[in-house]
Amino acid sequence: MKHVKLSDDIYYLGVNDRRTNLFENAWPLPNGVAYNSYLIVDEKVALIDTVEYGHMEDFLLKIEEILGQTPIDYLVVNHMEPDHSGAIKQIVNKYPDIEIVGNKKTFPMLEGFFGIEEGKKEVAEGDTLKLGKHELSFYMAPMVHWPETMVTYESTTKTLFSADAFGSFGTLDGGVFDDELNLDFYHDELRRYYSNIVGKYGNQTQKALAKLSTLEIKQIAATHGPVWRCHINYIMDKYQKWSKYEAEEDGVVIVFGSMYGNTEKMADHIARKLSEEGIKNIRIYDASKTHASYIISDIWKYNGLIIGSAAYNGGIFPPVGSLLDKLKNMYIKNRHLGIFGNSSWGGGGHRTLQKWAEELKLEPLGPKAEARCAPNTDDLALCEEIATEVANAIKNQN
Ligand SMILES: Cc1cc2nc3c(=O)[nH]c(=O)nc-3n(C[C@H](O)[C@H](O)[C@H](O)COP(=O)(O)O)c2cc1C
Repeated sequence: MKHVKLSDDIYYLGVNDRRTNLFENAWPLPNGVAYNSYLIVDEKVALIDTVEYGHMEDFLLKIEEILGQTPIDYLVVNHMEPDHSGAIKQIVNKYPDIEIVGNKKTFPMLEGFFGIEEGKKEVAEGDTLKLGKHELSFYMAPMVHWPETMVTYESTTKTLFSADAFGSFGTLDGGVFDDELNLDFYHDELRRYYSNIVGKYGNQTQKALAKLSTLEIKQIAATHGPVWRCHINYIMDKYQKWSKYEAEEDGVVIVFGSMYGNTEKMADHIARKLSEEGIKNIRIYDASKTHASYIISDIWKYNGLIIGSAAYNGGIFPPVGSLLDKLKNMYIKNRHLGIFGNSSWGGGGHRTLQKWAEELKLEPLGPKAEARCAPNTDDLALCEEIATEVANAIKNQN
């Protein structure tokens, strides 16, 4: 097996997972995912994070191929989520003298998940650890993506081991570095990863980015996806934008929830009017059909959002309700919003949408459009007004 290196002494130790269907048992993985770990071989040997439990055998074998009988001195735990901490126990069993480097929030989780209480080396903001010619320093990045998350900077090669930050869904099929891969494949998966996994923590991501801006970074080695060395500005810019809830492009995501097609008709009507108004990026999603992670990723991409739902048992159609809950949990903002609904008696869909928008301090544009049963010409005219107002808001923004 060839070993991939980030520098003379830093090895890439990632594994590809093409088998798991759902990341965190929640997010589809049609393109798989990579769990990345790294090994620094110096006077002292340091392992940065591990991999998911199911891939441990391969992982341990790779380490043995590189180190032979040389022990590992330090295991740096940037993030305790089990897709990265899954092999800690086996590493500790194999290298009993290893010191586990973490911060004060790491160790209760280490004990909680694995019952490990010994061999801890606690570090705090800015602390350093000399390995020989390589020196590591540690920076806390709470909630990017768990409270104990930290990042580790290696000063000789100026490599940032960034935990989940800058990570992506998608396996690494041959290429490992950004310049070895066709990044077109990763654009959407990077955004889908950020928006769904880290998206709720925009403020905390902003704080972490401010901290990182003081470091000279030549490589970013995340725990998922490509290692960044040629497109660092690209990925930093994306993270700046996404964590500020700024859209990437003009465009409108229309999401609808419909049992019998009447609400869908309203969605199509809105889309046509948007197109007549000159909006080119229009994506219509049926909330019952497309997994929310793809819809959310596109909501992060475009600056217009129009949501419509049929009424259902006094409330909103459940697949739309589930999406609204997720977006609320992520504090979605900075979108030109339109809402519409459909009902046959006391309503519920439109009402829920209105309340949701109020709670998020998003102001729906245009008139109230809530059809009774099949939308009539008046209902469709109201839908057109919503489309025009959203389109104008987008055009006026530029
Ligand atoms: C299970 C079920 C529950 C419903 N609950 C309500 C309701 O609480 N209030 C209401 O006004 N209409 C309710 N409706 C009616 C639909 O919202 C209404 O017929 C609407 O036009 C359906 O739009 P669609 O064709 O897009 O599915 C319900 C329909 C179904 C099938």
